[in-house]
Amino acid sequence: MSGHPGFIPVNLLTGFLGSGKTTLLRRLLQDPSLAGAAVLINEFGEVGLDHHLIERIDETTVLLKAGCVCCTIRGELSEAIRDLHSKRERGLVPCFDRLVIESTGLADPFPILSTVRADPVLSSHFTLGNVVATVDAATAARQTLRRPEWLKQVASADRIVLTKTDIAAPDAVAALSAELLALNPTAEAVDVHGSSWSAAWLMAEDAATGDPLARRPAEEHGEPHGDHDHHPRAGQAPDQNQGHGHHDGHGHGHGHGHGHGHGNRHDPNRHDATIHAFSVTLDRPIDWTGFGIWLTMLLNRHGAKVLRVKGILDLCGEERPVAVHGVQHLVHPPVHMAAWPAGPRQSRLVFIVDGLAEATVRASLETFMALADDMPAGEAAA
Ligand SMILES: Nc1nc2c(ncn2[C@@H]2O[C@H](COP(=O)(O)OP(=O)(O)OP(=O)(O)O)[C@@H](O)[C@H]2O)c(=O)[nH]1
Repeated sequence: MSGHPGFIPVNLLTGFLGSGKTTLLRRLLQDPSLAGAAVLINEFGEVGLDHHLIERIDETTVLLKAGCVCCTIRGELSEAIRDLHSKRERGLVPCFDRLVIESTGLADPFPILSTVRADPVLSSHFTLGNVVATVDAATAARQTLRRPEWLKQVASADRIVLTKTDIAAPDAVAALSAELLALNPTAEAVDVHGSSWSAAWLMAEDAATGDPLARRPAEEHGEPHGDHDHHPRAGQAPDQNQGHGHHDGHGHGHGHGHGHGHGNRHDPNRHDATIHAFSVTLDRPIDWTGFGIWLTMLLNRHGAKVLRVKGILDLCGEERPVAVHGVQHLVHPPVHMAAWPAGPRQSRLVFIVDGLAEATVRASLETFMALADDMPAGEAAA
């Protein structure tokens, strides 16, 4: 393992909603180079699903409570990392040698990085490792769907992983690659479906790309400067560390449309005035064909407003749960999961919407469910 001796490297896995962070993480965690990694997952929705979707549940996989780690729950981020570390010291969890944080797809990576850097306890034990950003080639190629959070995620990255190149047009992938290079010339971009990268290269072999905090766009430097008591980046001698630490202070100027601030502390899912998350649970098995058509119609009609849908479904005639994902206008093929997670066997769906009323989605789903109830199995879609 590379890294500054005595410090545990922290890798931030960032990337916009639905860009393939959890899919990549699941694959990375199967690699021997990351066998000793602890994982901290933060989700925007009130019901976390990613920790089920990576299908690796143990005491070093921690789900942060609902809310976005870059704004409403930064204190919880420090607390969760401190807690993991304290358990590690006391032998209550395996002696992990790396921490991977998967942030929400809406998170600004810079406050997360500065939290790890500036928190006095964390900075005595942890050091920043590579920041890895997933970029969805099928969606990001559509300029109109870009959001400011996306830009910051790309800017913060040491390594960029282009996902969904298998379903994106090759010329769009080439154009996107060129654009990413222009946006962040120090990061190396790889195709997730290519063979030019490895898990170790992505996370454990430190990129010589300098301090990710120094890549924060100039207008974002709204936080008070820290005490400049910089800690080294993994694999970097202390005197190489040129970046500016920032206190985990308030009044930071994100400038990316966050409506957050002190007044939003009680609304953990708030990120932007128009963006919110909600979840739906369904207690009886559902018909896939009908549900698939309902979801496709919802995304056709409101795709630009439905930033993300993900869920675990209890389908008629299926023993195992099925994971379903929608990303803006795209519905991905459903995938069988290995087993039901702990808790009641029921379908759980999380929606992250922008400017779309929760009541609209709920009413539409209820109508579909009522129709499905009136029809023999398999005909709900007719
Ligand atoms: N075809 C294709 N689908 C992919 C690829 N990577 C991810 N997906 C699919 O994209 C959907 C979303 O993937 P996730 O890994 O859940 O994305 P995420 O970034 O973790 O999503 P959030 O946590 O909501 O931000 C799933 O249906 C994945 O199977 C890829 O390279 N190719």
